[in-house]
Amino acid sequence: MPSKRPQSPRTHSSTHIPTLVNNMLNSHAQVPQKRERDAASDAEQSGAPAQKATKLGENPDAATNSKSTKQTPNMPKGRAREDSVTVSPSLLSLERFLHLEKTSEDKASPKAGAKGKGKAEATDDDQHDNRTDIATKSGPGPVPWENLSSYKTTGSEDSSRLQERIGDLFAAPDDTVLVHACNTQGSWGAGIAKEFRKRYPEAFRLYEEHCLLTHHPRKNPVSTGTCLVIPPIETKRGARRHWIACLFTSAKYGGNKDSKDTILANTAPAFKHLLVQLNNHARVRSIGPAIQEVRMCQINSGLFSVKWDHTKAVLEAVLASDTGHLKVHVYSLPTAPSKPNTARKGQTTLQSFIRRH
Ligand SMILES: Nc1ncnc2c1ncn2[C@@H]1O[C@H](COP(=O)(O)OP(=O)(O)OC[C@H]2O[C@H](OP(=O)(O)O)[C@H](O)[C@@H]2O)[C@@H](O)[C@H]1O
Repeated sequence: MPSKRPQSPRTHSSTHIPTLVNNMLNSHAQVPQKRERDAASDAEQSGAPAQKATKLGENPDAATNSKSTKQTPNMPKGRAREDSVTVSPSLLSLERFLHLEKTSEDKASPKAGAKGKGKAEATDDDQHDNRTDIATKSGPGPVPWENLSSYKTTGSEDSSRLQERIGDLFAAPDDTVLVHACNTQGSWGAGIAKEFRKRYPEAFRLYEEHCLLTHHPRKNPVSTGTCLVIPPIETKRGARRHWIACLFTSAKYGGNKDSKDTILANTAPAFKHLLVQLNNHARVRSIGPAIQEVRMCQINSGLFSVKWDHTKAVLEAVLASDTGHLKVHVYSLPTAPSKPNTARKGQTTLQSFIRRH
């Protein structure tokens, strides 16, 4: 039986959304930034991340040591030489970040049981305990999102860094980052996440490892408000060279998902964390070709039940405070055009359809 979720201990009283979002970003997203900096300076010192990449990718050439020039697993051969991919500093810094995150969290909590422990162990009671833990480490707490309508970004649609398109998220060219919202439990079990799992099994394996092995869903969960960026690693023939970005906007899923306010509060730092990593990649560009496009679905708006307009306002506020230049294209599937309702008062559309035929 789902446990009653505790209320988040903190609330915001301010009504100025841009300021609120900035406060959220400043208070919550600096840790990843610092980790990124540390990661960059420490990247040369550790061979572990490259080994990990080797283990995850089926192509042993995908990552060997940080000094050699290699081809990413699904990169066409000619292209590999042309781009002269130096192995993994970006992946290294990502993995290094993950390692640092784990190390700092390990200090605060008992060491996570690694292999052999997984989501099957998380009972409802465990989940309840876990949720309480997570509430204290999540984003800065609920925000009065009903005031979001008072916040409008400046600039035309064309100059906005967040642009909405109709179409399939997955029909994206190589070197596109596909962004979606995730839980921290290692599950891509429904909605668009399930589709990601089907199309990007290697990326799923990395996400799962991040949630279940590097972290532990109960004892040492992934922090909400962070983002896992997975470089193109699919080895399947014909696979697109897509990056996958997992925004951890809710600790759990289904009936135990976070409240809408908490999901929104987590979205800002998670998205900021994504931009930090992508900007860093654009600057250092040490793992293959430049990222051409960032695409996301209308995150949080399906199974997480958050109104898209609310999430969009958060994303725009984050972009407004970001110094990078990447644009984000939000793709949504076309909806079937609705026919005008010709039914008479008191008559259902089905009834009128039956009469007509
Ligand atoms: N091909 C396509 N192109 C473009 N847009 C597409 C599309 N296919 C679907 N969409 C739309 O993409 C939006 C998000 O839709 P979703 O409901 O999946 O995601 P969400 O962000 O609300 O929630 C995340 C949790 O849902 C999952 O399932 P579990 O909770 O694990 O069971 C995960 O694991 C997470 O935890 C909706 O607007 C869909 O119409």
